[in-house]
Amino acid sequence: MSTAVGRRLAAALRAAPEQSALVDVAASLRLTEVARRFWPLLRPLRWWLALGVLLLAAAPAISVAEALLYQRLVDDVLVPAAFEPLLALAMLYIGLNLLSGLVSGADDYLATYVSQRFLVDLRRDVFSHVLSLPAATHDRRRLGDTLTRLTSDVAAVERFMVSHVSDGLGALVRLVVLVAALLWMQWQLALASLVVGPLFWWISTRFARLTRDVSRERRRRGGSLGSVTEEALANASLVQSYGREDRAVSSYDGHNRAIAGAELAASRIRAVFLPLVDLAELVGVLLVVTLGVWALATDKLTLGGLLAFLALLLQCFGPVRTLADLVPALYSASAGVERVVELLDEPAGGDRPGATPLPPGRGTVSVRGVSVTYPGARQVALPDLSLDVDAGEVVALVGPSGSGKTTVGRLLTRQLVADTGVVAVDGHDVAAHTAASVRDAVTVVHQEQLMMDASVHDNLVLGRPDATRAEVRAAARAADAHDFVERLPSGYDTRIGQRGRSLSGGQRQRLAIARALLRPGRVLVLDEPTTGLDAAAARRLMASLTGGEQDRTIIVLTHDPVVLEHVDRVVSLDPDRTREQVTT
Ligand SMILES: Nc1ncnc2c1ncn2[C@@H]1O[C@H](COP(=O)(O)OP(=O)(O)OP(=O)(O)O)[C@@H](O)[C@H]1O
Repeated sequence: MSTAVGRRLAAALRAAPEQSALVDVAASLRLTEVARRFWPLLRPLRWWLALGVLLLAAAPAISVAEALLYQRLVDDVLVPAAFEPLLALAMLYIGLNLLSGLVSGADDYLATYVSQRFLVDLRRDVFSHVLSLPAATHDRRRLGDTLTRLTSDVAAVERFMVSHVSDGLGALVRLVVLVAALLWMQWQLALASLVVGPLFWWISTRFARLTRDVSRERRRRGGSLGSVTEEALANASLVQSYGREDRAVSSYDGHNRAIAGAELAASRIRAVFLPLVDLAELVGVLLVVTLGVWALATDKLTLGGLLAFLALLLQCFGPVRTLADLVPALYSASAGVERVVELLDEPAGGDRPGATPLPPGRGTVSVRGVSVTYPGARQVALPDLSLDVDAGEVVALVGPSGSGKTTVGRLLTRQLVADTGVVAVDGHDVAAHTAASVRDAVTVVHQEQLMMDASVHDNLVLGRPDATRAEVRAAARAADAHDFVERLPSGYDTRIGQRGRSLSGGQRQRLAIARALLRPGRVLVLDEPTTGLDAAAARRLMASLTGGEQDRTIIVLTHDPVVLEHVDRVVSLDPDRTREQVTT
């Protein structure tokens, strides 16, 4: 083949490049690295795998017995046209058939059992890892792409570690048994037919890398499609009100076309690959038929023996194909595996080794020389903050947009760890204690009113599932939410839709505060608590939150002057203004 033709063929076998908004390519990994990485999940299932391989060995043994029966059928029944041995042979055939059905059923069930258990464990591990990622990582990653990694790419890990490996092992065992039988039947003929083996191998390794490139592209485009879809649907009203439907559809369409392009490229690869494999098979069969004539002529085989030999030989091609396809299949799955590994390699915001629960206390907060820069950001998000809040004090943290108020909330709940300085609750550095215990002590009401698609009641008890109905109502009253909840069609049992969209912003806000009040924490951080409320409602809410009975420390991150009327102290994050001022 000339190099120009070779280049053109190579280009035809690649997926089409182009398009913006693509997710990054995950780093490539060696197959052995991948295997080592996921082996711990497969280890507990290794005996089931071994049993599967035993069953796989039984299947070709049955095939050999069937071929021998076939030989008897030709030589003892068909050639002499004799009826007598037929009944016994037929009974044996039926028996073998039943046994074969039993073995393949058991093998199929076992394979599904192992792969599903592996998948369940893997999905749980990846999902819990994603949930443990720090807030800044979630901000940076594209949700749709992460979802694709959690679903189809995780399935690729299963194929790589279980399905392909057990298929490959099965094929190998089958091939060994069949080849041993062929050698036993007529060794010269068997050796001649083995010549095509290396040909199969050569063809498959040639195509393995092409398959991987196309699979990588396919998976990357799948991730990009997921993020474009998620972004457009999550922001459907923005897309509609700004007339961006055509743009969104065209971007969606572009990624879809690219997926189709990758599928077509894979199909072109198969179109070249499979006929070559067929050709190799044909060469093997023709070789055996030619030599078979010689074996018949020299009485080395009977006609029944030759036919049985050919029947077994044809059965060898299945496992040989599986083995030849194994390397391309592993490469193809590894494209998905790389994307899962990249996700798993994101550092989790877990606890330090030896972290202990935060000891009990009354709720003092101390921030000492803390500064934060988000990963990849050019600017410092929070430069050198120091702040002391007494137990039970109500402090407002004010500052212009982007001055770091939300970042302070993230630091206090350990969703973020400071680059320098110490954040302490009741004198204990939060970084040295478990995140769960810090979050039990410090409750945050986020600026984006985050709601689940569940009833009002279920949303309120999210942080304290054992709360009684009376406690739920008391918290709702304190957050000025009870009256509007009572007016909803099913009161506290009303479902509020995805992200609570069937409620107004101000209603969601009050529910978010009620939910936080139900938590037993000693420090409450409210990020812009009066968003969406009119001045009267904001006053009512603040009066209720800071009124006589409350004994928590409250830190309010806000712009709202109404809030400032209700706090003990105001601390400014604006470097150009006085740092601190006492209001009461
Ligand atoms: N995940 C992130 N990655 C990079 N930079 C971030 C991230 N989150 C926030 N920032 C930056 O950190 C700075 C502080 O952000 P923060 O959200 O804490 O401000 P804020 O005072 O709460 O603002 P606002 O009043 O508008 O809510 C901003 O400059 C912002 O651009």
